[in-house]
Amino acid sequence: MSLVVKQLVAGYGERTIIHGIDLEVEQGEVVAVLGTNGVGKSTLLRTLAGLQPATSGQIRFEGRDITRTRAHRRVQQGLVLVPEGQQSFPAMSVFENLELGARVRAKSATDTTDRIAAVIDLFPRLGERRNQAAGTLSGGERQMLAIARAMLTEPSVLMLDEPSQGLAPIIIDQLAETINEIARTTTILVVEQNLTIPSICASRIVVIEEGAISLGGSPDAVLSDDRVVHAYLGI
Ligand SMILES: Nc1ncnc2c1ncn2[C@@H]1O[C@H](COP(=O)(O)OP(=O)(O)OP(=O)(O)O)[C@@H](O)[C@H]1O
Repeated sequence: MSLVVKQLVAGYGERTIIHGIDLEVEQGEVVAVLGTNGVGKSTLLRTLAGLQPATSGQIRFEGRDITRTRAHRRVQQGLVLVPEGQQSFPAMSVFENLELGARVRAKSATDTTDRIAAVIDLFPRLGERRNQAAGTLSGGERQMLAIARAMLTEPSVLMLDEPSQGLAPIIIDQLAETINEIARTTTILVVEQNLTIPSICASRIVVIEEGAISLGGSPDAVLSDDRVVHAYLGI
């Protein structure tokens, strides 16, 4: 099992947002966590990434208890988050942003140049834009750059926080294809409030409501559940 989350509780000050989540992600799976605005999806991923502390519960990654492991160590161990909002260094070129991403895992067996070449294969558009300032990329290209930078750290589990946010439907479809390509080698945990990526990419979907998992199963089962149809398609 790649990632095992047991009775995870997390929040801000007195306010508990995640109320005892149990979640297991097996190697090779693409697990989508579906939830509407403000249910705690980002809080869950940020807690798994170590960017905020767990109040209680346990996070195990590849057999190790990482509940109290610092964020940068989790990245070095292969648990990597692409946060919401596609952050990159706007004044630096696409290539310079990729070089910075590659340095995070300095002790990688693969040479920086080879790793950059491999991600450019995955995202050819970034190769075409290599000298362009990251701040001038389109929303879809910025999301690709953020994912490409994460891939340079050679994650074994890649966590994506609402990658489709703010993107046009056709770009979301392209992104979904890229996620499927990445999933051939990398385990993925993706949170979304939009059904497109979960329906195209997920091997399993769990639904989070008010900081707890309310439903889970195969994409066919979850996406045809009346509660999901009602909450996400409004019918
Ligand atoms: N730094 C913070 N301090 C206090 N409260 C916060 C903080 N970050 C988020 N919250 C609150 O925690 C709740 C869950 O937020 P979170 O961002 O995890 O939800 P989400 O499911 O990712 O939402 P969205 O889909 O809108 O991004 C919200 O009510 C939010 O206002």
